[in-house]
Amino acid sequence: PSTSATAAAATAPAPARKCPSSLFAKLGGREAVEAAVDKFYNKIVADPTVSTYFSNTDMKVQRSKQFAFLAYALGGASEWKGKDMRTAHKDLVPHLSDVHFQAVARHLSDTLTELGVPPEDITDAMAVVASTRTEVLNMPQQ
Ligand code: HEM
Repeated sequence: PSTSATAAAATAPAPARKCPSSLFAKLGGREAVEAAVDKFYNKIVADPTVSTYFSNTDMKVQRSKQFAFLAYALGGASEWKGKDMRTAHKDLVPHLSDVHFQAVARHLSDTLTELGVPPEDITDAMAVVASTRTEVLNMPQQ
């Protein structure tokens, strides 16, 4: 009986929950992603292309929101309770363009590289970031 139970478990479909195999877990989980978010915003506030957008922002709060969003987007949390990406960025002035999006994406990619994340995991994480582009830039839905 125990052997057939083992066989059944081995052939059962993977559970729907994302935790163990998620990209969030692969990147090192909470501590690693918190460290990445911290370093990422140090780059953002030092880059005049994007820093002005955050001149009235409490960056401690922003770090915590970005951590929560990334935990969700990378499969480490089941929900994100903040704003959707279209709403969060629609009123920024001047209106966001690819110049801003690429700068932010580059800072995240550089951060992950500096933290020693394997290139294939960086590629996967950047695909998740790229998937937010239409909404962040408030482009028409395809
Ligand atoms: C690359 C993908 C991006 C992601 C995933 C992202 C994610 C987020 C998240 C999770 C929030 C918080 C939303 C809330 O309050 O519930 C936010 C707010 C914000 N984002 Fe982004 N963002 C991205 C790109 C950008 C870019 C390119 C800029 C401008 C250079 C930008 C500027 C801002 C600003 C100014 C806020 C509001 C800060 C405040 O509340 O004072 N974001 N973003």
